[in-house]
Amino acid sequence: MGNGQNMLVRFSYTRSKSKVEGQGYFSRVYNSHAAFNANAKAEQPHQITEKIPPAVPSFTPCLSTQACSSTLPSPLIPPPVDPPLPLPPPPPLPPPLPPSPSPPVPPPQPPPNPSPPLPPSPSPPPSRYSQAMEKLHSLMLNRTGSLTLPYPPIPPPGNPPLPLPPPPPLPPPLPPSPSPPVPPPQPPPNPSPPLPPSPSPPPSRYSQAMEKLHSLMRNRTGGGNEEVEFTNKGTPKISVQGTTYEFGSARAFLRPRFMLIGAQKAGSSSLWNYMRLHPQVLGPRELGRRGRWKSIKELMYFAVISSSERLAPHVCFHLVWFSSAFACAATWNTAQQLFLLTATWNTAQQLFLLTATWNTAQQLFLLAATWNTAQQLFLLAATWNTAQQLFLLTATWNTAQQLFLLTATWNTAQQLFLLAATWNTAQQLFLLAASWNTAQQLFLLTATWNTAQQLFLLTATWNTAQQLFLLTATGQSAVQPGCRNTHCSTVRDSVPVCQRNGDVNPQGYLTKFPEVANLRETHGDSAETFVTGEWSTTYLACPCCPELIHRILPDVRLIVLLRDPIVRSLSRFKEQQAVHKVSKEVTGAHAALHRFVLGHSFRSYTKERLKLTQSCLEGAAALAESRRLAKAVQCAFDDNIFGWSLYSLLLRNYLQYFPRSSLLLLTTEELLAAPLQVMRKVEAHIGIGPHHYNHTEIQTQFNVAGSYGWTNKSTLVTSGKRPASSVEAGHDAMMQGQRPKLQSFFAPHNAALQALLVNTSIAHWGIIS
Ligand SMILES: Nc1ncnc2c1ncn2[C@@H]1O[C@H](COP(=O)(O)OS(=O)(=O)O)[C@@H](OP(=O)(O)O)[C@H]1O
Repeated sequence: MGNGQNMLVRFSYTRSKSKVEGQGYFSRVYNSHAAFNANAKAEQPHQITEKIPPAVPSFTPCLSTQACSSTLPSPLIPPPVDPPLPLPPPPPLPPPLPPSPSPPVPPPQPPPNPSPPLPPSPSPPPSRYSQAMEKLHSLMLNRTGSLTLPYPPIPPPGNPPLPLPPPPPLPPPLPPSPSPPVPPPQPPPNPSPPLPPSPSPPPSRYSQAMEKLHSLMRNRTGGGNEEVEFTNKGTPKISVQGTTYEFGSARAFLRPRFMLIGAQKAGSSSLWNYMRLHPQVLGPRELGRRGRWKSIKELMYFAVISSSERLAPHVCFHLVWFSSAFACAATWNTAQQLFLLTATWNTAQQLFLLTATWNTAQQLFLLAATWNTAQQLFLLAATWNTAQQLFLLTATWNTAQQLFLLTATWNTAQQLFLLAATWNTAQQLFLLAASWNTAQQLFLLTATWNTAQQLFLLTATWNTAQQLFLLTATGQSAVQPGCRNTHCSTVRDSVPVCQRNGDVNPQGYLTKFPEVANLRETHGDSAETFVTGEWSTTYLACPCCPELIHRILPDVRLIVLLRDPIVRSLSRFKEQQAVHKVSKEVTGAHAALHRFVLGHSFRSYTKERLKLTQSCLEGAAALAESRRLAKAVQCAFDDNIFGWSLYSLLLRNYLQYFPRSSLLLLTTEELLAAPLQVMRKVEAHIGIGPHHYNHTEIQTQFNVAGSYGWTNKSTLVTSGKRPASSVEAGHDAMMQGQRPKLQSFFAPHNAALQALLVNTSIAHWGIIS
């Protein structure tokens, strides 16, 4: 794979021919034929049954398959928080330097052997630096087997991150340069002294090359607010251990900033429609039959596959990763491919650090595909000599700064070298580890370079690395023969597993959102002002969605609309009854579900179902604390009439992954009484400016009882202001005297919810303190 070539993008994956249907997913009532058909399509036999394991909470380094002790810090490489910075002036081109002491991973080559010999020094006499390195390497080569640390572990760096250097102005664009490729800068002859800053242009070959790279990147993706996906353009294919990769080029998609996650039947389709009136808000979309984009109303990308048959996370882990190409990678080429597949800053940075030669770095620059990433990478190397050293040693920009403080004493750096069996291993491990203590642990765990590299290549995120370590350290096989056909055995009573409708990879999700290049084409620079997100009311009740969403979008802003739980339950009950009557197409799992409510009045349903849910919750309460919430959320999920109104439980499930500040909690009553006020809260929460809404538009109610979207597409929008429904007013005949019973059922949950609400009283819903 040559310099600057855009590569592979999409991997194929094992598709499960069997489909497990679950109540939670199928209990959704579709709001339009279109939505129904779209989902029906998504449920065809080719649906992928990927299982995502929950994150392994702690890391247990094991020297054998025996018990493990210490704990690794959780994700070690935080995404960069620095705002996009203007490009600093290019660093001065380093003068020709003595040869690299250890160029670890030559780009297109397979990784070196466990103990790679030192590269021959082409230009004697060796510098002090290379002499020192030589000595270190020989020390390391002589080192054998078990490790005795000659010095105490270096504590993790405690220094606060240094501020980035003040951003200098962007140099004026240069005409396309015919200049030859940038010569690979060499490691410094001496660890300490940085080169003095070059007084002024004329632009060096280096800066011309950089400019060219930047313009390439700008054309590819540009600004900051995006994730990258690489699409198949039908060009050459390669096969890695039976998995076919296709080459393509990069496409960037707006990264979803918000999610309106429910509650179901609380008026969220109205809120979504109001949000879409804001000119900065863009929703998900898909390509229609005639090649035209059409917007997707309710995406419902994440869902539970089964509520009755659950899968053990560590067993499913195999299925998740080993049905994908990630599991099969072991070469540098594959690393590039993984980079393209992963397309997140963390991974980019790790790979960048993994590469450690300038040529490779350039390739990665070209591959990095976002302007921000380029800038960050560039800033990582802000002082060039130091950068070259740190470049080899660090794992994050913050760590780089901290390490700089540490390694300002070169002795410390030497210690790092001494610890390692080979330079490559040291570097890899260190980069993998991102904290010194962890590096030591990892070092102790890994016996060979191959193992280390494979683990790295197998992983795409640090969490996964930890999981893989855990697997391998506990004697489970990390790589299955052929990387295919692993099966998930079912284990009762473990955690439910989420299925992502559609593609198996997060990029599949991202492709549902607007493409940055298209926005640039139509909106120029103002493309940067758009935000995107989605509305799926099933997410709130879905037990495994918070974890999965958090993995893909840890900073997403969540919006939840809450309605009196009894009123919501009745609204859902009515809708579920009606859907069966209107749609002959409802078959299989759907039909059974809807038939169940069809055979009941609200009163008889309450009598039968409430007991079940109540005793399920009591069973959950009797469990050990660690399992209590998961079980209670499962009880709620299994009852989509009453259970999906147990907001406090459902929200606590999200709060395990997201901070309270990520959640905007609104009520249906607020939406009815003061829609503009609600919209202001929403705008502030997702970080967009106030829009001048048309009052009629934000008083229009969607999806009101009796005119559900699926009865007739044209009745999707119900115009006109409607007073609070008769149910809200407490007069609905269908209630059949059930309110007191239901009120006492919901009261403790309402009380728990009240504690989460700021400045909003729900006392009138009924609360027992
Ligand atoms: N603006 C506003 N204010 C108050 N109430 C509203 C509003 N918009 C919709 N509604 C009522 O919300 C119910 C539909 O909820 P959803 O759109 O969330 O339903 S769904 O989950 O998408 O199927 C449905 O409730 P019922 O009529 O009781 O069934 C709608 O009437």
